[in-house]
Amino acid sequence: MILDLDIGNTLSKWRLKDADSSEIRSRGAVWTREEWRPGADIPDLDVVEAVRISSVARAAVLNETVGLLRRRVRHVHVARSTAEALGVVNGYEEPERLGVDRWLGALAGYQLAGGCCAVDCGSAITIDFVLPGGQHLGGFIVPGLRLMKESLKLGTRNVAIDPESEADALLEPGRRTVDAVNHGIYMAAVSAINRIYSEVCDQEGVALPMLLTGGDARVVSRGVQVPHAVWPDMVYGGLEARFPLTFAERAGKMSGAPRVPEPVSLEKIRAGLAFSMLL
Ligand SMILES: Nc1ncnc2c1ncn2[C@@H]1O[C@H](COP(=O)(O)OP(=O)(O)O)[C@@H](O)[C@H]1O
Ligand SMILES: CC(C)(COP(=O)(O)O)[C@@H](O)C(=O)NCCC(=O)O
Ligand SMILES: [K+]
Repeated sequence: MILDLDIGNTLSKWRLKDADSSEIRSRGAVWTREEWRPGADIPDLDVVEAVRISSVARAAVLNETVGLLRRRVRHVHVARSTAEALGVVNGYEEPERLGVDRWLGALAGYQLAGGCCAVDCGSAITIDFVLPGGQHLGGFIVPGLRLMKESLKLGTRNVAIDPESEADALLEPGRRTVDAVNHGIYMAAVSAINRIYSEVCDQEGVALPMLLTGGDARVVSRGVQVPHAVWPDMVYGGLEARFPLTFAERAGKMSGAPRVPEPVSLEKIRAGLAFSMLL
């Protein structure tokens, strides 16, 4: 079995993948907190022959996790942001400073779609761009839905945006604090994504397919006008591409990869941008 770990600022996600059949056997998530103990929170390490890790948590959390795993598992692969990998050139001035979850998302997106816009809606919402030739441009970082809500300190923290709610309903002015907050931060997030996408496609002269991942991807997806696909396992896809272990992975397959969305034409993106500037 292969254990894949995606340690984010809020949640530490894991999944167990069968090395022979490439099937995902189980998955789960635990809060990323100081006393996180992988041995206690994740399933039976005895069946695990390899671990692949993406972590943006504090270095101490990663070091402790890796130390613990190395004692139990033969192969432990820790992903790092590098200047270049799998045909993608990191756009950061200091490539190693790019969050490794963003880097893995960009690698997975590029492997699947070629040039792409990779959006990760987690603790932060990150929007990264890779051009068709593999140049990563860098990206944008916005607070995620939960962080935006917490920053307002209006006692709405534990009322999440209903993932089933219609995006249209979220566009109406709220008539209670909790609705005003939820509708406000939702608009902030989706308008930023829509606008940033259009601006960068316009600047670069290319319409890119958009891929969405992260804990809030499903709810954000409802408000994103640009054609896009939701890919919950996108960061794991980057781990598969970076450290291929199974037959399918060596052939370039990433589990759960969606169909590549067909972007609208550049003319249409530019027309939308021009229209929004008239208002
Ligand atoms: N069951 C859940 N538990 C915690 N957060 C959730 C849950 N469902 C959705 N979320 C949202 O997902 C975000 C965490 O997404 P995730 O992609 O795991 O973030 P990170 O990678 O930063 O840890 C939270 O900030 C919250 O807005
Ligand atoms: C931007 C992030 C905080 C997003 O983390 P997440 O929301 O996935 O927990 C993370 O990718 C990170 O710590 N990045 C380092 C800074 C940077 O990418 O520029
Ligand atoms: K994120």
